[in-house]
Amino acid sequence: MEHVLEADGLGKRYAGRWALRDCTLRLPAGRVAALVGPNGAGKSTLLHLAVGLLRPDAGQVRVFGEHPYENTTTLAEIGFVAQDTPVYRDFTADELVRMGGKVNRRWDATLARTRLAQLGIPPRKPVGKLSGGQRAQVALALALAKRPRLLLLDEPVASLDPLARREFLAALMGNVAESGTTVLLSSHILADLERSCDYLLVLQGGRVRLSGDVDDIVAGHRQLVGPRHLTADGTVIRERHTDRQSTVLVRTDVPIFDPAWTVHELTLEELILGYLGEAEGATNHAEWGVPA
Ligand SMILES: Nc1ncnc2c1ncn2[C@@H]1O[C@H](COP(=O)(O)OP(=O)(O)OP(=O)(O)O)[C@@H](O)[C@H]1O
Repeated sequence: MEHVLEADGLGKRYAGRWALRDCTLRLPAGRVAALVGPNGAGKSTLLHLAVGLLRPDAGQVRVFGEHPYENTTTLAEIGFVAQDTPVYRDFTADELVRMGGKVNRRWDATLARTRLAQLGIPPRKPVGKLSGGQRAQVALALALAKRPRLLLLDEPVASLDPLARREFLAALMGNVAESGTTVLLSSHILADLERSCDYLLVLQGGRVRLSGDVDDIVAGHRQLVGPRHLTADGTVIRERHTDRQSTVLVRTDVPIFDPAWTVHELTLEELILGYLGEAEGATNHAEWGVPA
């Protein structure tokens, strides 16, 4: 299987603190992968390492088999939309489309223009004067026009209204199905991901918590509800107890036969929340000078 993005023991530190740590993962070609995790989990850091804007402090990352840091050959194959969609604010969308043609080999100006026209984006208004959502749409259109083999999107839908979000993801899926581009997309909007992504990477506290094919992950987890203190088969991810009852999220490859458990399938959203709810968030009472 061809892997577009590979990381082995990848780590990045800021001012002595690990933002990403021991990160080992493989992203297969042609997948639309969701990158999920709480605020500060290391998602943007991973994306910046993959696009070559940051140099690893530990381990390595490879994109199309190459080290991406300051590597213009790799960069030519990657479309990247950063979290704050920093398109040049004084230029109009039309100027940005024309500029893109001068610096990109496979530039598809027609694709960008058609998409921006469909969305009613004004061609001759400086993009700094567009709404945040419109700017995000311009940034995506420019990233797609590059015809990248890997598209990295850092919270692309955060500033979009619900309809625009659905349209954005549908357009992305359509484009990807046609072009075979591999996508890694970070988002906090979990309900969207189930519809649009077939691969999942969950980061927590700078480490990979879960990764793999969405269907396999969903099929490999169950929520069990039963009498308190009953032992569940499989790896327990999260458990909650009342006086009489236990609710347990388990990872298991085998069916649960014990009739004492009521077995529920989980949506991807429930499953991710189960993982992320399992660990307490990092606290820093000492730094704030307040008691824990
Ligand atoms: N330039 C920087 N200098 C110092 N620390 C940083 C810098 N960028 C990120 N960090 C820290 O690294 C950690 C990971 O940040 P990162 O932006 O990668 O997380 P994230 O998962 O993208 O978060 P969010 O969902 O809030 O965008 C955080 O603790 C953050 O404070």
